[in-house]
Amino acid sequence: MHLEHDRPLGGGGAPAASGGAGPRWQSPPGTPAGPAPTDRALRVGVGGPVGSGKTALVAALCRALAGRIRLGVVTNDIYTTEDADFLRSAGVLDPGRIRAVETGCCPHTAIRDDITANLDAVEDLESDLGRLDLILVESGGDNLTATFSYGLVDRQIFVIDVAGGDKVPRKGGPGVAGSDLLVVNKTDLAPLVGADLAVMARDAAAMRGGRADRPVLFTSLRSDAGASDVADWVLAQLPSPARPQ
Ligand SMILES: Nc1nc2c(ncn2[C@@H]2O[C@H](COP(=O)(O)OP(=O)(O)OP(=O)(O)O)[C@@H](O)[C@H]2O)c(=O)[nH]1
Repeated sequence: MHLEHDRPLGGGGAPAASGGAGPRWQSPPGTPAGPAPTDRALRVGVGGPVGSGKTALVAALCRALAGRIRLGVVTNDIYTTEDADFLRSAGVLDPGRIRAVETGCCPHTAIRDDITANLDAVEDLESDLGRLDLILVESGGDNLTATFSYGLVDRQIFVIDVAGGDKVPRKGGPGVAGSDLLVVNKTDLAPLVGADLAVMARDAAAMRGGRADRPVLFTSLRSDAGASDVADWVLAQLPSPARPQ
């Protein structure tokens, strides 16, 4: 069993005492992502609340990147293989490049506390397919507290969406504050739910300490083109020999 709490995200795991003036989960200075590995695939976690668009993002990234780099995907669901089945039936990637983990427990447990099944899936992909450039690990849908262990992934993307209202970024949490990339998805729905994207951008930047190495991207994944900025960010994380020109 891997018990991983190796690198804290965001506020380091401890909420501040109530009543303080500042945001509870402001991004701390000085915890940059480690260097990209050169001896194995870069592992990028995609986490976030239920229904925010994680699978839609993984599908769009597969469409954008599959012809350019050697790619594999691991999905997590609690009781089914729904997300892997969706990706396979959508034809975004060779089915043999997609592995499903059925967690049987809270999604965050399988990506943060006991990462054994996910590590096994990642290692199976690499031993079956040979050298890969990138493995996307999609978490099951969870809540604002869900984050990946850096024993499992090298970078993490946290996906929220506008449908919960423009208050979500200022609610903070380790994913909003400390993920390597925050994606605010479903911008096409903003007018329908009265969400102000400028407010979301302002609050997200404040929570993340305004750090240039922790960007925020706004997407609408109604079309694949909506993920192009995220695909560019992912490519920029690869070590330079694996990065397509
Ligand atoms: N309008 C709109 N719908 C979206 C967008 N992205 C995803 N959806 C829809 O939102 C629903 C949930 O998307 P998923 O990609 O399954 O979300 P998820 O985060 O993987 O969901 P879980 O795995 O259940 O947590 C689906 O019906 C998608 O088609 C978007 O940008 N705009």
